[in-house]
Amino acid sequence: MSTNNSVLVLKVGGALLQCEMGMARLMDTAAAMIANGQQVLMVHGGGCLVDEQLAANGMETVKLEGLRVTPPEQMPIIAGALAGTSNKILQGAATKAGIVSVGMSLADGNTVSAKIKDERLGLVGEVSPKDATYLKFILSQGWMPICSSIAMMDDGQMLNVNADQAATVLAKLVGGKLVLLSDVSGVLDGKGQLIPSLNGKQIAELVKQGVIEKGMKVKVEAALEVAQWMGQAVQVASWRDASQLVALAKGEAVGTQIQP
Ligand SMILES: Nc1ncnc2c1ncn2[C@@H]1O[C@H](COP(=O)(O)OP(=O)(O)O)[C@@H](O)[C@H]1O
Ligand SMILES: CC(=O)N[C@@H](CCC(=O)OP(=O)(O)O)C(=O)O
Repeated sequence: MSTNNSVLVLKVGGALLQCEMGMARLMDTAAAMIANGQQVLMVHGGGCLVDEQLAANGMETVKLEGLRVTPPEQMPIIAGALAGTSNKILQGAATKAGIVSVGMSLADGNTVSAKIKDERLGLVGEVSPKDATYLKFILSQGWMPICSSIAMMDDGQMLNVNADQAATVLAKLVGGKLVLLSDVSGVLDGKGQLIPSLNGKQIAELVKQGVIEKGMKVKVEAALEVAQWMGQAVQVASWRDASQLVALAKGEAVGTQIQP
């Protein structure tokens, strides 16, 4: 494993796309980091946009432990919402902030390999790192890749990948530092208070108690995997909190530190 802290992998959840001010603040932060020589790779979700698009097309949303069950007939709408609308909304915000970006998906540039994760989930993908050439080229230009979580199998079948898991694999591929930004300030305890630091044992206990569930369960488990792989903490924080973004830009710890 190689650790190259010059790449920051910033994953943003879908709720950001519905908050123009949040997007502007985040992109300004990213622009300042890039101007400072920091390479930034953005990975995004768009789960709420997918929910909306499915509903508008008379289709149901079914989730199993935080992952969307993806029947083949939903795939065109899901790919359109994630690789299309969500990706381009973010690219628009990046452009406005003066960032040169490259909109892409996990299917581009031989970046990952993908297979079906679990037959019960339909066309949900599990990805593993493959080739960093394409990403490294974009980053070396001072450009920011904006990557959606749509992947493709060798036979051309599109797959829907959870965006936290997509970010995990890209962080491993580039040996980067991972920050997962959501609409909550970090992992919260049963009373809604921010937990500053968590290790694997504490995570397992909170999951067992039902305090960490759904999308947050997927997120902390993805974070833990990268923390253990890198031997350094992964941050779960909020794009909503301007002070967290300022701290992030300074390289300070924000939100919840998921410890190896
Ligand atoms: N212990 C917890 N702390 C914080 N959020 C939690 C917790 N357990 C479940 N959640 C839920 O997880 C959500 C974040 O996961 P998710 O919706 O997948 O975010 P994103 O779309 O940003 O990836 C929170 O908005 C909250 O509803
Ligand atoms: C398999 C699976 O669950 N895919 C996710 C991909 C988007 C995502 O993860 O979006 P957020 O980061 O906004 O949650 C989905 O379809 O919602």
